[in-house]
Amino acid sequence: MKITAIQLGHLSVPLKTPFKTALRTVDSIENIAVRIMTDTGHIGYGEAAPTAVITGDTLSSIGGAVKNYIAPQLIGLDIENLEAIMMKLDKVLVKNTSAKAAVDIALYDLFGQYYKAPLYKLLGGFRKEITTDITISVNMPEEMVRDSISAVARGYKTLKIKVGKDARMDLKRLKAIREAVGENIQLRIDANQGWKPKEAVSILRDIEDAGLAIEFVEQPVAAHDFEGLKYVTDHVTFPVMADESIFSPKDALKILQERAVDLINIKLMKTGGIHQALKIIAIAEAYGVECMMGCMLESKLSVTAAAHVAAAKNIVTKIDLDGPGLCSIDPFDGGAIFKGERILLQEIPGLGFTDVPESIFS
Ligand SMILES: C[C@H](N)C(=O)N[C@@H](CCC(=O)O)C(=O)O
Ligand SMILES: [Mg+2]
Repeated sequence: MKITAIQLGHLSVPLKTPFKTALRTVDSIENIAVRIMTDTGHIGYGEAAPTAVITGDTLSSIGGAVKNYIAPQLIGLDIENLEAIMMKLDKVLVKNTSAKAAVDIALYDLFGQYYKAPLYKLLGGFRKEITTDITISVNMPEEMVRDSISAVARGYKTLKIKVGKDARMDLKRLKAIREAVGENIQLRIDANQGWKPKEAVSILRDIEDAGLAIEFVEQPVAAHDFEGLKYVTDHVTFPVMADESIFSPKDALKILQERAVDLINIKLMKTGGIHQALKIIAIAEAYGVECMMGCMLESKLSVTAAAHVAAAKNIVTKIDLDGPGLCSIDPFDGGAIFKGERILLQEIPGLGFTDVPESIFS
């Protein structure tokens, strides 16, 4: 199964409601779709999300990286030797992790099709169903309460609450939400780098003193501030998770050697795809550190790939794969089935897409 062409498309999907974090506000998904054609007629699909504030990747940088750097190196290579292809993909240019992720995902889709097995089975096959949280955007407390009640009514039992924007409001936000949803709903919080280390400790202690049980806090401080991350981890009782601080296996090694966090959020758009994500999973396993599989604002195309990885691995115990649940429409047939908080992997080879609209690539 040899690669004959790598094609780019534009994926535009309105969100149900604006997505707001301490870093940005977005109304729709405007992503790049990738399809890899082969001499056997098999097609692999992938997707890249241009999350400039986190990865530095933009629509035009992703398009340029795939078209001008990655595609020319990969045409003619055989899917059977996935390792050789991945070495080329890794070396052809540095960073550009979202562009690499889209291509890597499409390659793994083909890899699964070549071996006629669903990807999660080839990667370990630990389970075939996972349960995701849903994100509550950072807004005024009343709006966050309304969104939380609506999410619980739709069956979600874990809410990922965005905080870190106007720190003085964060305690009010969490108190209001906890009061509205009751004790049986799990709350995890994501500050998206919005706090300074001492501020984070003070807010988290206030949250603890108020008796507000939270499962963990994600990325309380700036991505580059590994010391600050450790300071927070050492001074609060809640588990601390690294998100924007960990892109590569080297980042994971450094942070875990320093015991700077308790948990890791792995996203294919940060790692450059599944190949590197598996290395981070192996490192985390060696340190006994549990992982969350997360996503950027992505459609079912790439979130299905993340779901396959998450389902395959025992150490991935937390799931934040709510991208498709935030979208107002699903343009694709096949892939994983997203039913509220439940994500079910299908017994179809590769990622299992049966219909991807041609219009995306024209
Ligand atoms: C969508 C997911 N639940 C999420 O919150 N992902 C990121 C932010 C993604 C973005 O800004 O596009 C995260 O910080 O965990
Ligand atoms: Mg995060």
